Amino acid sequence: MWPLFATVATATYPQVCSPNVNRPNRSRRPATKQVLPENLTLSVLRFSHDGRGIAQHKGRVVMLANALPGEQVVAKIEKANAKLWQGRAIDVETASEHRIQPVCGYVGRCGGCQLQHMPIALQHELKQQAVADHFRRNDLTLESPAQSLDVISVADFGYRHRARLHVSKKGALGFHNQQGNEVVAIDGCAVFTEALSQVFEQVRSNAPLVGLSQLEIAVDDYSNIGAVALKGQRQAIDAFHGWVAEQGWHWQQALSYQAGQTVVTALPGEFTQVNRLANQQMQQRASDWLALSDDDRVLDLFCGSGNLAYYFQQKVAQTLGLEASESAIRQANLVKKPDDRVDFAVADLFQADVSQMPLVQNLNPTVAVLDPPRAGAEQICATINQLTSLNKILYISCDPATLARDVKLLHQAGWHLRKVALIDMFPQTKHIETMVLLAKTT
Ligand SMILES: C[S@@+](CC[C@H](N)C(=O)[O-])C[C@H]1O[C@@H](n2cnc3c(N)ncnc32)[C@H](O)[C@@H]1O
Repeated sequence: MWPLFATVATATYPQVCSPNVNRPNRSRRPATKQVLPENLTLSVLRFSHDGRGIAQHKGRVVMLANALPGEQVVAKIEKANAKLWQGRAIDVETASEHRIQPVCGYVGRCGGCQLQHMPIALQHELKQQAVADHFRRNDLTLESPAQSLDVISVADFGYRHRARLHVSKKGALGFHNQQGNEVVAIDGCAVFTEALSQVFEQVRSNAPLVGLSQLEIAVDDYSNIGAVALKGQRQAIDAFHGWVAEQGWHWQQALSYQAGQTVVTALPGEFTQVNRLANQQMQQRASDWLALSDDDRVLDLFCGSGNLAYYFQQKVAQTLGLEASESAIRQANLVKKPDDRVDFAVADLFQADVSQMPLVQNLNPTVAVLDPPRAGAEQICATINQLTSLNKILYISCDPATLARDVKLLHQAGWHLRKVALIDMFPQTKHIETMVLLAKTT
């Protein structure tokens, strides 16, 4: 058994992909230079939910990257307030038996991977326990031990087909550092697929990058290459896209991805599941759990460009996908064939009362699929019982804290938690993807 988690609620999850997150007001006080403590030797007591080690120093909680429970480390403190210090282990005096050598030489500087110093089995256990802990805090339990939290895992490295990268002022390509305030130039990344690594190398070595600050590269399921500049000076963006077009790559044309028997499309820079193999496993497991029949009518909320809606539509009577991105809905509609039993519409699901939408009322869904951004789907869960024919809910989440909050709401509304799985969509990183199945109490 691995060391237990902290019971202090210190870990928070950034809510970056929601357009609707309430951000705290930034203080207008002038910045005072923070005086940070000297390096300290500390004993690491347990894990936080994001895989950092937790130590104590004179009554303060100290959260440390690159530190495992049971270790004695030299800690550099990088952020400090009265109750909480945060930093990293810069030297390990007594190593845990579980510590491994990271594969990548940028670990510690690059902000991409936080967990490379631990084996994948420990990463899974850490994430399982984080989910279980959020559920426990919300008084949620599975109904039988057989419904334990299993792990859908595919490849530990080389899994990412799409990456959003930063560009330094001098035109070096890389990821942000752990603090998010500097670009760490890299010459490769261990979590990229082979094909994405080749694209990365070509962009890094040959593309005009000075004047850009952010770009995205991707390789789709049919080996088409996408590259799009997301932020930077106008001239630099145009020059980059000119170069991309010369390579015969896509920046305005859509990329193609398999979703069951349909090829769905997404423009470069738009949301697609980054781990294609894990996505396939997720689609398959979701379909097995839902045991869909041709009596079912599926409401796919936060549907993107149809990754799940198209996967399910052939098994059921009708599917409706709702999503805020007009562009994603345009792409979803573009690939629709005359005999497809699926419709799509644009909807801001943080604002709309789904149950009052005529399209939803006409569908009269029996199954709801929710795959929201990190902010979760609180309002939908609070009103979902107005969809009176619903009997199953599949909820896919990238934040176990909002998932547990929403499942608690559903539980209070008479829904029972039937299955939970961790989908290891982002190995080596702190990110946690979870899928749950709920059924209505009869
Ligand atoms: C985790 S992705 C899931 C996409 C899709 N289910 C898939 O598998 O590709 C979350 C989706 O929620 C969408 N989204 C974000 N905020 C939204 C909102 N307020 N209303 C509706 N959709 C939203 C995003 O555009 C994104 O496509």
